[in-house]
Amino acid sequence: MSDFLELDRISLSYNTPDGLVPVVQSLQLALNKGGIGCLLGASGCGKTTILRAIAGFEPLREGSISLGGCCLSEVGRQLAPERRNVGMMFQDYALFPHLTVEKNIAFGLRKWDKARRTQRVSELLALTGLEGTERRYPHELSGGQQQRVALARALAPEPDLLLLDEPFSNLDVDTRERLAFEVRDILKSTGHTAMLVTHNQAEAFAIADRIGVMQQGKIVQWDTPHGLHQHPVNDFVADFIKRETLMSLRAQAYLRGEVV
Ligand SMILES: Nc1ncnc2c1ncn2[C@@H]1O[C@H](COP(=O)(O)OP(=O)(O)OP(=O)(O)O)[C@@H](O)[C@H]1O
Repeated sequence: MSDFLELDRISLSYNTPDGLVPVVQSLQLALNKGGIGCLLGASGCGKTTILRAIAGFEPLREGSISLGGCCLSEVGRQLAPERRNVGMMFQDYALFPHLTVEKNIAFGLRKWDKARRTQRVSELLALTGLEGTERRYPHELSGGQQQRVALARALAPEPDLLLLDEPFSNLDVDTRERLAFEVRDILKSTGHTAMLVTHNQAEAFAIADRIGVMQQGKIVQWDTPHGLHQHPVNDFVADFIKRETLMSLRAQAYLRGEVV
């Protein structure tokens, strides 16, 4: 299968009062259509900056980003965020508090005709297990349910790519692990391509097909969970991957028949 999302030697910097500060250096990765990728690394290593560049909010200093063979960003030229067909989901869900669940989900479908919109919202309520909550407001839902509404809203307009920035970090540990598996199931059932960032390896291993372990703006290893676990390229990756956490999550995934 050919690569769908390609980051080709991208470099990113921020303009600060002290001058140009490099954040990401010559980073390269590729993800197949329908694949779930994850950038895993400590706070400040540049994960969110990369997601923002894919979404079109940060200009590239070097390299290019393409999706489905179309160039989204290159030096000096970038497609506007709203023309990328890229969906985003954030850690705080960013739900509209004054809108019901169904209106939150339908938010990106305002240009669709009413019958199609109603049909799409019903599909997403079923997909995310939210039937029965459509008339509730976000504050009347659990954290896990709010996270599912955010996922349904992000998937509603059929994005070519879904970006998830620390989507589970506001949830307690048990809910976080369960939902990571659930989100994987949902994305696999719809065939969406997704890129997640997290500093939590349990989450990364629960959800991703490919994980990039990051260190100071670079990917040290971009590999399958199995590859990272069995063949870490250096001590940094080996230390980063906490085997006990990994083993328990992998065991659960094996039991569910989800991970090879
Ligand atoms: N707008 C900005 N201006 C200047 N520096 C910034 C800006 N945004 C982020 N940075 C810096 O860039 C670096 C990378 O930040 P980024 O948010 O991408 O990291 P991260 O890996 O996502 O961290 P976290 O896990 O804490 O969210 C950090 O040193 C951060 O302080």
